[in-house]
Amino acid sequence: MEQTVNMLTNSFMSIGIWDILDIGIMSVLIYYLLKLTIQTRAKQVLKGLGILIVALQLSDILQFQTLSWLLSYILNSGIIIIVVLFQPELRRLLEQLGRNKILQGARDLLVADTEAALDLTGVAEEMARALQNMAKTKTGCLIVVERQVPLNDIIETGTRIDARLTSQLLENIFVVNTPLHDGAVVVRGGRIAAAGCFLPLSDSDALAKELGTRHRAAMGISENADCVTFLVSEETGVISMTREGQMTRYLNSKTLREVLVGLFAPHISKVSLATRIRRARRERKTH
Ligand SMILES: Nc1ncnc2c1ncn2[C@@H]1O[C@H](COP(=O)(O)OP(=O)(O)OP(=O)(O)O)[C@@H](O)[C@H]1O
Repeated sequence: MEQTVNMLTNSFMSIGIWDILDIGIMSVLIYYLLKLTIQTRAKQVLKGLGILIVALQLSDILQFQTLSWLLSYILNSGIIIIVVLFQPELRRLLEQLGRNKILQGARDLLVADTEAALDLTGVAEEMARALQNMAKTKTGCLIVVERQVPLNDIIETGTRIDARLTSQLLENIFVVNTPLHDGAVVVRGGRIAAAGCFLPLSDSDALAKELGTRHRAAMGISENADCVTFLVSEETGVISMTREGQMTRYLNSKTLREVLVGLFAPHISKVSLATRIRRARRERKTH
């Protein structure tokens, strides 16, 4: 036991910078090889090779000599088989290497990530704009932003939309006397998933008496899931938000924007969503 521990410690101690580089380069190569195989028919070939290796091990254990000889013969010529079978993929890989496409691929990934973050910040801005515009015109609205807990059962009570979230579309949905204005909009992954959805009503005593069913519905869903819900009161134009069974009212434009950016693009927001909501609550108390 002690010997094994010593051996392992010695092995780790002898790892140098070149070994780390070597492992790094191999990992990148394997990653791209796997990526390439996933996109192509080579996936099946790899599976086949895997089965052959397992079969060889089994036939060795069971001492099937002829089968073992045949399988090891096939596998020993493995590199030639791989070159022949993967020829188109290998050619593509070498072409990409030649054109520096691999490095470009990594850059594209980074750019795509940044674009996605900017896109979600855009969603936050659009939603903030819509809520402020509806507050100005005292257009009642109710918007639920789904988080970890899926809201499929809520979405099913309404009309599926699955559209890019823009302030115009949101404002349009809540125009009085239009078919979808009654009920709630559900936002999933920065898109409008559905409108006209029915939310469970809260029976909490904590809600102010003057608040009606729109506010009760916003509270109800926040007691049942981890979503964040925003609403504008048709009577007062006040923007409120519910989360985890708590309501925060009188959100001003700055706080609203901050909360929404924290909600949609938390990785580019320096302050956590919880902190933003706490700030909003403090502001509300001093209101
Ligand atoms: N369970 C529910 N699920 C989704 N939306 C609901 C639900 N109950 C009511 N609403 C929405 O709330 C609207 C009625 O709001 P009501 O005036 O009763 O509430 P309120 O809290 O006083 O809001 P407001 O301040 O806007 O008047 C309905 O027309 C409907 O759009």
